[in-house]
Amino acid sequence: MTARRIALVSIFPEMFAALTDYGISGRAVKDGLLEVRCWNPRDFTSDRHRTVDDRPYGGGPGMVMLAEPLYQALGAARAWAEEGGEAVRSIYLSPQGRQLDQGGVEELSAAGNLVLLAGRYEGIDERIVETLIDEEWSIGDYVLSGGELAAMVMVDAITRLIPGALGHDQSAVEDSFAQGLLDCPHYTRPEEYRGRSVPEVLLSGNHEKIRRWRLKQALARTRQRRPDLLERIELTDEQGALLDEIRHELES
Ligand SMILES: Nc1nonc1C(=O)NCc1ccc(Cl)cc1
Repeated sequence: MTARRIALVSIFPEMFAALTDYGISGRAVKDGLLEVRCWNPRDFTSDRHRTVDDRPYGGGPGMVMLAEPLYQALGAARAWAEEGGEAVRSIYLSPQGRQLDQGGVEELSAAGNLVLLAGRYEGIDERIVETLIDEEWSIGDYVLSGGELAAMVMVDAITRLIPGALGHDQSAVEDSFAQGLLDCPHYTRPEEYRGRSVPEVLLSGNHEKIRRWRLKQALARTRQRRPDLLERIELTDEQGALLDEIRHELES
């Protein structure tokens, strides 16, 4: 299986060590499942000060990223991502983009290689978005100081879906979220901690009972905290029955 390539364009390439040097994504890189490489627009400037920004036409605060360094950096990044004839999608991270959720992560995980553009300053020259960016994505309705953290959130979530990236014992973590539900509570040793004990069922060794308990907990939490998520999913018969139990218990 050829490694998934994700190219990044950013003036702070060192930030991406958080992806390549740690955790699941670090392991995926080490195992050759994922290749991550960054192109810095500063390396594509021709002036002494390696200028990547300039003042905005129309006035106003802050600076705008110049088109030419971005054009060249994006070109180099795309060439790498396209090597071997792979399909490539170029993405610009910004609050103006499509909001990322697990469904979007699954879509992007099934797409080809990616080029992610992480901007800084007040924005990038719009002519780059119009000509070189395929899709604009947002990780949420808040304003960050740059696109790097958003790009890393996207890459982390995508990497978890690469076959082999999660050890076999971790894929279970995806269960409830894969079902569109919030996660159930988790416990580990000691059995008694500062006077609080672990739910008996989890000590029972009865795996079917444990599975149902966890599913019921996930449903109860989702109903309580994110009823909107319940609207979106097609409930299985078992989930429907457990939700009925939850409603009855809340009435009594
Ligand atoms: N929310 C978000 N989801 O994705 N990205 C964001 C975000 O706030 N980016 C900040 C940002 C984006 C582009 C530029 Cl040029 C400068 C700053």
